[in-house]
Amino acid sequence: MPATEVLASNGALPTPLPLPTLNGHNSNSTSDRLQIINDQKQFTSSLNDQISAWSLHDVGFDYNLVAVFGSQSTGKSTLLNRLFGTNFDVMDETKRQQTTKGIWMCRGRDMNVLVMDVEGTDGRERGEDQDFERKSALFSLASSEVLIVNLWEHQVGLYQGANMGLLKTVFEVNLGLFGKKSQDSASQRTLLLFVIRDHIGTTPLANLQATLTADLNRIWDTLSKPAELQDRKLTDYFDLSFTALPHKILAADKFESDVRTLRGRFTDKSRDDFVFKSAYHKRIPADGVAFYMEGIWEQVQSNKDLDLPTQQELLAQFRCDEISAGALAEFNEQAKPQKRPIEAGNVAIGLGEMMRSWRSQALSRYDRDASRYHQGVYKRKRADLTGTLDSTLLPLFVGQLKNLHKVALVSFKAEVVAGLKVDGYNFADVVGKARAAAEARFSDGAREAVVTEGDAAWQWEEELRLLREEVRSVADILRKDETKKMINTIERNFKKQIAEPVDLQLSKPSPEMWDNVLRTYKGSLAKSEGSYLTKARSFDCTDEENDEALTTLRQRAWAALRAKVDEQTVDAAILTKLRAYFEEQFRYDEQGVPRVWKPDDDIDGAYKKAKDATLELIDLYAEIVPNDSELEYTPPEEGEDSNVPGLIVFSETKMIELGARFRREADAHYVEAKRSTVASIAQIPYWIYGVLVVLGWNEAMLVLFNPLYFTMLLLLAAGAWIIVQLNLAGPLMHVGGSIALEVKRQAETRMREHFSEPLRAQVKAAIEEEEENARPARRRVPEPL
Ligand SMILES: Nc1nc2c(ncn2[C@@H]2O[C@H](COP(=O)(O)OP(=O)(O)OP(=O)(O)O)[C@@H](O)[C@H]2O)c(=O)[nH]1
Repeated sequence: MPATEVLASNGALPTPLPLPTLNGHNSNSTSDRLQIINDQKQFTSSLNDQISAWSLHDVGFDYNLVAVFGSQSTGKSTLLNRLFGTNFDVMDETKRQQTTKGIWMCRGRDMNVLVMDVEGTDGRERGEDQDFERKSALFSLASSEVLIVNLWEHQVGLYQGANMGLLKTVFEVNLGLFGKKSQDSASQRTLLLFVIRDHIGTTPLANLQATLTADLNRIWDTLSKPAELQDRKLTDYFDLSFTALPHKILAADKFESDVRTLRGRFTDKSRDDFVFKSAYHKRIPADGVAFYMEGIWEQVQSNKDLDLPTQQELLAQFRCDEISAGALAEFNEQAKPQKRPIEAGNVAIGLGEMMRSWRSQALSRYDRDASRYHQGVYKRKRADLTGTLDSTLLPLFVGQLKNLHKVALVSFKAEVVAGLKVDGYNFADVVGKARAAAEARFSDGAREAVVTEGDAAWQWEEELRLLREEVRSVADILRKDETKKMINTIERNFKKQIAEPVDLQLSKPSPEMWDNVLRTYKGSLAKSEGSYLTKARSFDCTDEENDEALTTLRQRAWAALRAKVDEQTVDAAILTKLRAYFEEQFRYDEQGVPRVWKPDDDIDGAYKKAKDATLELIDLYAEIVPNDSELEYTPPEEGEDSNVPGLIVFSETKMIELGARFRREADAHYVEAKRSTVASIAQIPYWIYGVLVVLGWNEAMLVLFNPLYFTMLLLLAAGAWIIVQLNLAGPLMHVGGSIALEVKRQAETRMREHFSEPLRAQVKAAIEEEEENARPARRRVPEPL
């Protein structure tokens, strides 16, 4: 009879079940059935998908597994369909042939129960078939929580008929396998629910129960048990429960009502006799059931020990790996986009929070699905997963640290540079603040990015140490620049301070000239050093740096003084000074009045004196030597990059050259002086005019007493009178004056030439003699001027 018909006719369930399709699948996925082991003893590959289709994949432990065991055609499928609303094939009464082949599975209707309909045993000794019987029975017993043992009433008490031989084998293998691994038999308890069919009632259930229990115990006693399990009882592993159902056809109503009552034991958790007690649960999460059962079947098939704990571990390994891989894939998807920017040197904002979130998501996803599996495996795999997650995150963390380091250093530099632009800044303050900000920025970022905790917490202190070192070296460079700048400023001020006093001293040569110059120099230098040290304190400079800076400062100060001195003593300048000094000595008298040389003046003496005094100036200028030995100064040693001149201003050669040049100029003055005396000598003496009157007396008388000359004289007088009358006297006088002057000049020139010839020879001789004697007398302090 078809399943639908059976159900419809018996009305065991309120609504008719859908008709199964030919290939065993149905449009309503929850009522689909699946042959999990076929005639060829192959385990299906679709069980996992089917469990998903039954919407049981994610229910975790919230499901139960029940199987049926019994002879062929004892109404097993009929019973299962009644109890669970399944649609297993039921034998067509008219044909009376075996219907269930292999093992089928169905989801219980409106309940999270996986129901297995197992091919019936035929109770006969048959080589091949017995193998499948044993295997399928072992498989059912090992995998299900509740095994329904279905038998006719009349089979009770029969050894073969009640499959007692088969049960014995199954128990034996079970004991050997469970007992070996699991001392805690409670975790592997199974309920054997005996359903006695076609119970007429003449033999009460209690008697049947006693017979069956006695039979089972007898079987148990005769089992060949492992040595260490000799004293184990049947009840240590199995709970036994018994129920009877009346004849399905002869007492149809009673049958249906009793089946409904029995169904209550599978559905009503509140009942004491609820069959799916948690003690029977195999603790395999629903999403692992397919794999687990396949493993059991493989072991049954290959006749390996039915090592359930190992099976559970294997399953756990497989599933935990799978779950872990899923979690890891999702995690990698999340982490991937951050990788490139970090590698490119960017600081990822909130990286730590992101990483912690990806990590905890992955772990909670793993925990959610994997924690139901074997705890040892679950924990081991969790540690592996955590390791993998952390090793993926660590490079991001390390990259983040590097980037934070870089950013902190850049911001440090920028902050210091900005701080140094503010007027009146204090270098140490600016650097200190920027350093603190950079370190805080780094530390905050690094702390945020740490994902792990406790002893395994990622370390960033080493990177902070590196950052500190770099900040220090940058600060050192900046400080050196700053020191240089400061020294430059001090040098400028120093130059300004010494410029005027030194110019003044050098332009008025005196024996104390260098004393004054050095006094000014030393005073200004001391001031400059003082101002450096004051500022350097705010720079946190080391003593070594201070020494170095002061050395530089001294070198520069000296160089500045020397530059000033050199400027004042270049050829043109020094010659001007010498000339001025000489002129002052030679051309002006003690009152500063210009001298007019008279022939009897001692020009030679004055010339020599002035010249010698001036030449002594060359000695004075030639070396920076103070009179007061306390003011003596040793110029700083030459620096690597500077060429510090010493105290010598003029070399010997230079002095000779200057002396020679000066002498030439002085000689010109001498000649000039001599000439001016000749000019006064060349004046026409007044007595000459008297001589002329005396010598010209006769010629004048001749004019007066000659009528012709007299007439001409009168004419001249008349002409003169007319000129006076006409006011022409002025212009005529002017013209006449000019002519007279020209005549006078001509006459004078002639006369001067006449008188000066012997004097010129005398001057020339004097110059030659002078040059002959010219030798510079070195290092002589000139006479006080
Ligand atoms: N006498 C009697 N017949 C029943 C009972 N339940 C079912 N049947 C009939 O027994 C026959 C076999 O029923 P199935 O449910 O197919 O039996 P089965 O044990 O599943 O058969 P296989 O799967 O072939 O081993 C059918 O014709 C049913 O109508 C019952 O309680 N008493």
